[in-house]
Formats: sequence, C-alpha cells, structure tokens
Amino acid sequence: MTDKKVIGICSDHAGYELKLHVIGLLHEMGYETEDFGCPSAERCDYPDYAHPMAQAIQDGKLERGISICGSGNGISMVVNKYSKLRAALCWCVEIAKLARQHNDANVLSMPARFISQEEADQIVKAFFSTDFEGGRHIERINKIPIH
Ligand SMILES: O=C(CO)[C@H](O)[C@H](O)[C@H](O)COP(=O)(O)O
Repeated sequence: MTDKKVIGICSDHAGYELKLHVIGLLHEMGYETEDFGCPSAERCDYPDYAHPMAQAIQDGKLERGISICGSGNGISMVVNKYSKLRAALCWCVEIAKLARQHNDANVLSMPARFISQEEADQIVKAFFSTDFEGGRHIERINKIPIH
C-alpha cells in the first residue's frame, strides 16, 4: 500500500546538501520523507542509494521519489532501469511541469551542481503540484517499458 504523503529521496555526495535542503522543503509542504541515503557528503556511488529507492517505488511501497546527483544524469540512469519508474531530469520549472503533464514522471531528478537551492525549491513545488494530462500521453508512456 502506498502513502502519497511519503516521498522517497536519494542522492550521492554531490547531491547531499541539496537533498537535506529539499527534505526541509518537503516537510514544510506537508510531506513525510524516506531518505535512502547517502548519509553524508563523503564521496560515494549513486547506484548504492538509487537502487533501494527505485525498488521501493517499483514494489508499490512508495508512489514518488526524488533523486539528486551532480548532473542528475547518473542517478536518473539507475532509476530508469525499473519498468514502473519514470525519472525526469529537471533543471527549470517549465521542464518539471512538462515532466508531470506529458510524462507522468514519478521521480524528480535534479542536478545539484547546476541549480541553486532557490531554483530547486521552485522545481520541487512545480513537480508536486502539477497533474498528468492523460489523453494522448497515456499510450506513449505505456509504450516506454520493454516487455
Ligand atoms: O553520475 C554523475 C554524472 O552523471 C553525477 O553527477 C555524480 O554526482 C558525479 O559523477 C560525481 O562526481 P565526483 O567527481 O565523483 O564528485
């Protein structure tokens, strides 16, 4: 059973500080968080933390997540290995809205080394307040997984 109010979150060392900031924002927004690591800013490997978060979403234990690394790419690559997950790399509000409206993204990925905390705040708020448009986009996202 999923709890829509609990957001999974993971990062590597490059995303660690932004992750802590985003956790604070999510709590202010009324969400609970499950932090899958990393546990400090010590250099680490993003797959070690992205896989457990992605598996929890794949298994239906959580509905949505956030993944953060330096560029946002490596950690997105891990998450997008899971058939039920659609991670979108978002660096501005418009892309975050489109990731929800057109792609029904269930994981927000952010590039910690390329956006400010203020930009991340706006991206997170946009992502979690924008609905999927459905319609023509449903068939497209259903064609994404390899069966
Ligand atoms: O995987 C990445 C690139 O897609 C992430 O940006 C990592 O955070 C980055 O590679 C970490 O780099 P570092 O030199 O080991 O700090």
